[in-house]
Amino acid sequence: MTNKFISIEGIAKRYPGASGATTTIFENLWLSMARGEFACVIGHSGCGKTTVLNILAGLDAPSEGTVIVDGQAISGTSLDRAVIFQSHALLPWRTVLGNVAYAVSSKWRNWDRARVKAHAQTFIDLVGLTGSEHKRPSELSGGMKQRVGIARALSITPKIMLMDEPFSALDALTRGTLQDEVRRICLETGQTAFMITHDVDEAIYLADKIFLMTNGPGAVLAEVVENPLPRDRGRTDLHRHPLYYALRNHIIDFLVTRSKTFTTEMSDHDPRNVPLVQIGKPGLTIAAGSDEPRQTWMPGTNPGLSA
Ligand SMILES: Nc1ncnc2c1ncn2[C@@H]1O[C@H](COP(=O)(O)OP(=O)(O)OP(=O)(O)O)[C@@H](O)[C@H]1O
Repeated sequence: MTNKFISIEGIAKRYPGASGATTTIFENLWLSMARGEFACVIGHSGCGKTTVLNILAGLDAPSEGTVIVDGQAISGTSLDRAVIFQSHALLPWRTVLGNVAYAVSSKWRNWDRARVKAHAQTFIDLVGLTGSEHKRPSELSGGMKQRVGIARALSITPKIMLMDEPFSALDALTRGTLQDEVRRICLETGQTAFMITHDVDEAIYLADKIFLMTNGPGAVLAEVVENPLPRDRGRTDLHRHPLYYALRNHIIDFLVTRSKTFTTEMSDHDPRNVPLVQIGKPGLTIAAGSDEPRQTWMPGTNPGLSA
């Protein structure tokens, strides 16, 4: 039996470069997620995070490889996979209600207006925009616009939420509030979420798993870091967890140093058996081609860090 809900299988992305050369952004990338899991992807600018997300969304096609979702190879976009962008992407001529209702009626084409409206209203309430239904995007703050984007994505009850730095343009207070909401909603609804972020603390707060990518071009998925913090973690006491600093240091160390040197130092890196780092436990690799992690040595890292 497989518990892989999302399975990225050997994808590559290449672009034609100058004078007939080809630029390989990444190749032979394998990655999987279980249903209901929340994963964050971290890596430096240009390593291909958005490209991976766009391929998962069906907005872009890989040069090689396949993406399997719920047992089926994807082809093109689907209302089962909703995307939340950094830049809201709202319809400016529609109200809050109109933007959300448009998505709802795209999914359930035979619903009457009252049913569409009631369904849209549920999600507007969920993201705390009750009372702003009739405002247009130009009348909303950045945080409110982002809430509309979240309500719109959730309203179509997608199987997967794909988020590309959804909070990076927001002030710290709004970002915190929306992180809390997204986390609560994902836990309550059992959403599977794939989020790109540059914010290590955001990843630690939200993710069950953190995918670490090396620098591009020729980026690789270097490690899958399991979050040792309990699922019912609270924002204010994250740092009190005995493994918090070990986890944070591991990610920062990767970003500052190992993301640049990983591919040369790790000549035996197997993209189908990417190391699974369990902070506080011995090293494992997770085989992208199977479901069972394998015990192995973790060169160059300190996954066995204890409290
Ligand atoms: N249409 C294109 N033609 C050529 N190169 C492209 C094209 N689209 C993206 N790239 C290149 O692919 C690489 C990966 O881009 P991508 O946006 O996926 O990176 P990213 O990791 O999400 O970066 P950031 O964190 O800055 O958003 C970049 O070097 C980018 O220049």
